[in-house]
Amino acid sequence: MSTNIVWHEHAVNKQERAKALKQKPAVIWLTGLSGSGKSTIANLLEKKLFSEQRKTYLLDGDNVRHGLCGDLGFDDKDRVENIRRISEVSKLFVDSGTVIITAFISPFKADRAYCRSLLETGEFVEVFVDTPIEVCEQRDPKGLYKKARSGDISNFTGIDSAYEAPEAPEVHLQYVDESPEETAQRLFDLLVAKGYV
Ligand SMILES: Nc1ncnc2c1ncn2[C@@H]1O[C@H](COP(=O)(O)OS(=O)(=O)O)[C@@H](OP(=O)(O)O)[C@H]1O
Ligand SMILES: Nc1ncnc2c1ncn2[C@@H]1O[C@H](COP(=O)(O)OP(=O)(O)O)[C@@H](O)[C@H]1O
Repeated sequence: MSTNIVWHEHAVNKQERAKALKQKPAVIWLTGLSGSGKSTIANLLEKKLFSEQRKTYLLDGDNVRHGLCGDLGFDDKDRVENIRRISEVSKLFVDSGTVIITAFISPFKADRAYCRSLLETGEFVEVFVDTPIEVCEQRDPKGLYKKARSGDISNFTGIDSAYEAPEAPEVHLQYVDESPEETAQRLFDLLVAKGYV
């Protein structure tokens, strides 16, 4: 890091922004295998939070990889960089007073811990979307498991790239054979009951 970069304290701070928005800012960090339901649940959760007048934003792996992280692939080094960038962006959103939902595989414990380390206690809510790979592969909404099994894709999470499951997530979203709406409602209720939103 260059020593010629100086931090500027700003006139308006996070607490003032949060007060003006009448909410506690937080990162609701969904992690899980491809096809586990992160994007679907995140989208429905945001819709519900927004309907309850929360000021929200949603960052999703596929979308961010069209822009901010369009230069990154899926080897371990690029996945680390992807989550490093999202961690820093998430911190900016929390500093703006926003409730930000992130839906990234984010397979490595160290990277999720890095995001947690940037935030204050209670601002990082790790949600483990614990859908078994058998269910993810059966769903295969983008046909990626089929391509990974046939060798058309390499470094695919759960097949030939690691996924390190969270050991103590704030919310362990166990798999239930139910609709996406029911899963999203279950997550919303858990977040409210635990005081995170
Ligand atoms: N090799 C490989 N491994 C895993 N996923 C792959 C791969 N290639 C493409 N995709 C698609 O990219 C989405 C995962 O991007 P993420 O940014 O969430 O991944 S990571 O957090 O950097 O590991 C992931 O989206 P989701 O299925 O919504 O998780 C895939 O659709
Ligand atoms: N209870 C559920 N929660 C989330 N997704 C579900 C559920 N039941 C079925 N699905 C389906 O599983 C797929 C999950 O895909 P997606 O949300 O893209 O997962 P991810 O973002 O983790 O890759 C979607 O086709 C969704 O309709």
